[in-house]
Amino acid sequence: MDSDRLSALPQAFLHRMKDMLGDDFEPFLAAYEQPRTYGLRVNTAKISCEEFEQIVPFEVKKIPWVSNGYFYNEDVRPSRCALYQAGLYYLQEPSAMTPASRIPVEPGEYVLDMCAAPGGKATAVGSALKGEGLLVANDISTTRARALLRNLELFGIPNLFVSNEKPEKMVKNFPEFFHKIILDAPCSGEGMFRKEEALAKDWTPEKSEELSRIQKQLCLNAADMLQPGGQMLYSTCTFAPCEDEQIISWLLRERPELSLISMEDYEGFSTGNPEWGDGNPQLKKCVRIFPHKMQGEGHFLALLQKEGTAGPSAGTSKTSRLAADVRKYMEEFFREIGLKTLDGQEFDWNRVEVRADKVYYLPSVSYNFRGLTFIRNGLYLGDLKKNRFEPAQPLALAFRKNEAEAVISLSVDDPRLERYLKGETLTIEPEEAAHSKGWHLLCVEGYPLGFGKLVNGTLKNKYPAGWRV
Ligand SMILES: C[S@@+](CC[C@H](N)C(=O)[O-])C[C@H]1O[C@@H](n2cnc3c(N)ncnc32)[C@H](O)[C@@H]1O
Repeated sequence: MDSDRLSALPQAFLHRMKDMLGDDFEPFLAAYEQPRTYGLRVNTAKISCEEFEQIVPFEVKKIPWVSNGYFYNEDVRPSRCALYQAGLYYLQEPSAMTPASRIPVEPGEYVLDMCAAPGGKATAVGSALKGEGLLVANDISTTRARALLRNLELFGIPNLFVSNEKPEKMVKNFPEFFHKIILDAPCSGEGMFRKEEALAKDWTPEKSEELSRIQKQLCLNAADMLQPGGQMLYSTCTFAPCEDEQIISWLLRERPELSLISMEDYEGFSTGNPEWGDGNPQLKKCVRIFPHKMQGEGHFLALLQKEGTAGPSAGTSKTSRLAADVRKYMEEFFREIGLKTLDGQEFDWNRVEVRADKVYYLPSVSYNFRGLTFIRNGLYLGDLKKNRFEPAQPLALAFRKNEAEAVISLSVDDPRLERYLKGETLTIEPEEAAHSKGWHLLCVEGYPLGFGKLVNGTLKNKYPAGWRV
């Protein structure tokens, strides 16, 4: 047995787990002998799993309980692969993929991820929206919210509002607004002790109690922002009942219009335990993930539905008229790049908004964000410079395969990709480029990575400094 790992586990935690698990305690401990697993989740808004399997240059194996999840080996560095920089997958511990995979999100819905950074669940539900409806992704930490925005941009999610707010403040702006809400709560992280030993060192039972007070407040906020008929998914990566079943049983008492509903099952899942809550038999519909029962770290999930049926949707957003010269500069650029569609849809000029010479593409939905601190409203398209439009990196990543005509596509093993991602200029043969000069989208296997400008067989690199690897 890995005695280092075991000795890092707090005694009070082990005693409580022994009480909880009984005969299962020994197999649970034995799981600490096993190495952790590594996973990636395919961005199905950009690429199908079948095509991903054909082009991925390292070994992957399907995760049996997440339709677009794959295991990869510890010695692979998937973040160094250009497919990652094209936003084709997100690196995520396999169990952590489960919550977003168990809340059904349809294109056009309004979805909130309340504690979203760095984006493990928000990228998944944002991708499921397929550019329609609205994703509000929030995190209370400013630095973490910035990392969240970066991941959502990498995934090419255009219909987003990224805020940096206390959820209790958001309730006033979004009363009973969302069809789906993810509340992946801050928790004591007991389920991650195998993955991150530092978490075990900081653990105390008192912290769990304190977190449970925060979790209850967050649950009430989520319930009050949920539409009648809407669904919310509560998840933690801890085993502590006071952060899991006890939160849900408390919420069911506080908000009787909510009830637990079943999730798509998997043979490795365990049910929630009513005795760890208030005895409510509904708690069996919760899911627990234990590392000795399946190949992942510890998690808890509860899917709840609010009674009633949804009202009419909020309607479409109205923007101010776009200045004629701005439209002209943008059209010039779109003509040069050969824009066909953006994220699967016709480009809609009514959604373009200019703020301080920055151009954004707003979600098509209207919503009230007055008074909220936010770091992004819509897709950042580019900047207005003197008499021209300069495209931004998130625009490049919002293009799907074949949506622009002026492309240079290199194969995943082409060494020029690494040089492009470092900001270097590239030599391009005439037959590799769509046009002899001008703006091009540089792609890996057809999937956009970023912009460049072709001049006499040299691609001037427009991959922004802040994105380089
Ligand atoms: C478990 S992590 C979220 C992980 C994220 N859902 C993912 O899958 O990548 C919890 C997050 O909650 C944020 N947080 C903590 N307290 C919060 C609060 N009161 N309101 C909103 N976010 C909060 C933390 O900054 C942290 O990013």
